[in-house]
Amino acid sequence: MSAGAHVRLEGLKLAFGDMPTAEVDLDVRPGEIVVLLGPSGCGKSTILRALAGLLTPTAGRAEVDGKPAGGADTACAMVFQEDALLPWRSAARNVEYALKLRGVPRRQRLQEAEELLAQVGLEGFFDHLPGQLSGGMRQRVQLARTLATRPRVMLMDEPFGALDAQTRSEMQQLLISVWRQYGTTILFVTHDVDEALLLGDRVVLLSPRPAVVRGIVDIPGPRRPGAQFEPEFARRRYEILASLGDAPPAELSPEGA
Ligand SMILES: Nc1ncnc2c1ncn2[C@@H]1O[C@H](COP(=O)(O)OP(=O)(O)OP(=O)(O)O)[C@@H](O)[C@H]1O
Repeated sequence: MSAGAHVRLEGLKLAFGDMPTAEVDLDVRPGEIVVLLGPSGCGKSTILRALAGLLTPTAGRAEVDGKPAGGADTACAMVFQEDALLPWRSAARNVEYALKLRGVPRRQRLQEAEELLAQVGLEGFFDHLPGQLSGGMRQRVQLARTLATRPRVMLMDEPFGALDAQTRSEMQQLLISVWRQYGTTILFVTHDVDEALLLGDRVVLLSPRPAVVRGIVDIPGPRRPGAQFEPEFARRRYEILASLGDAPPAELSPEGA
């Protein structure tokens, strides 16, 4: 059985005061990566926050394995663009802290923290403080710390948005390898169509606020570095760009678009 949870948004309505922000139906299979793409301010982060239990729906349901999202046993972890590491704790101590919250006995924590950091490519940096690490390395620590909580759903809000292109590509590949190992369900918000094409099993296209699902694009998934630039992705790219209002003229569309 997959370690990832089944996520279901059913008639989910979210609002700030009298401003409707999202009206969404979506079914995410266990272990699937679903990318949310839509115009700035449409309500993507709000949807993730509802799944993390940080917002209460005005109507409908957000469920994780059939239980209301946000409960202690639904094991959703949020990952943000800005890392939320404790600056006075070393990389290993940051990860250990998450293990402590999970109830891992003290004598096992350091070893498990170091194993997780090694897994994200940070051997040799266990004792570094966040301020002594690059942005990409801090995101690696954050990923290790997230894995330490054994999440069944990762809610990733533009996690790589602040990284340079090379580091971003490395982090995408790291996420893919971690996902292959753990089978976690992932909801991933991005503005980057290439990132969506590389990572997603499906890309959900959202309307301007209030976010409504306008379409869903299935993505073939070799997930090799650069796969998103291969010809079979051209039609999907066109479809996504057209939905975002950025499509090139129809006469330039790829064959079959
Ligand atoms: N705490 C809040 N109180 C009131 N309005 C809010 C609050 N948080 C977000 N909003 C509003 O809700 C709308 C959706 O915000 P949200 O952050 O979900 O959008 P987004 O699609 O993630 O945007 P972006 O792509 O720019 O990050 C925006 O108009 C925003 O101003």
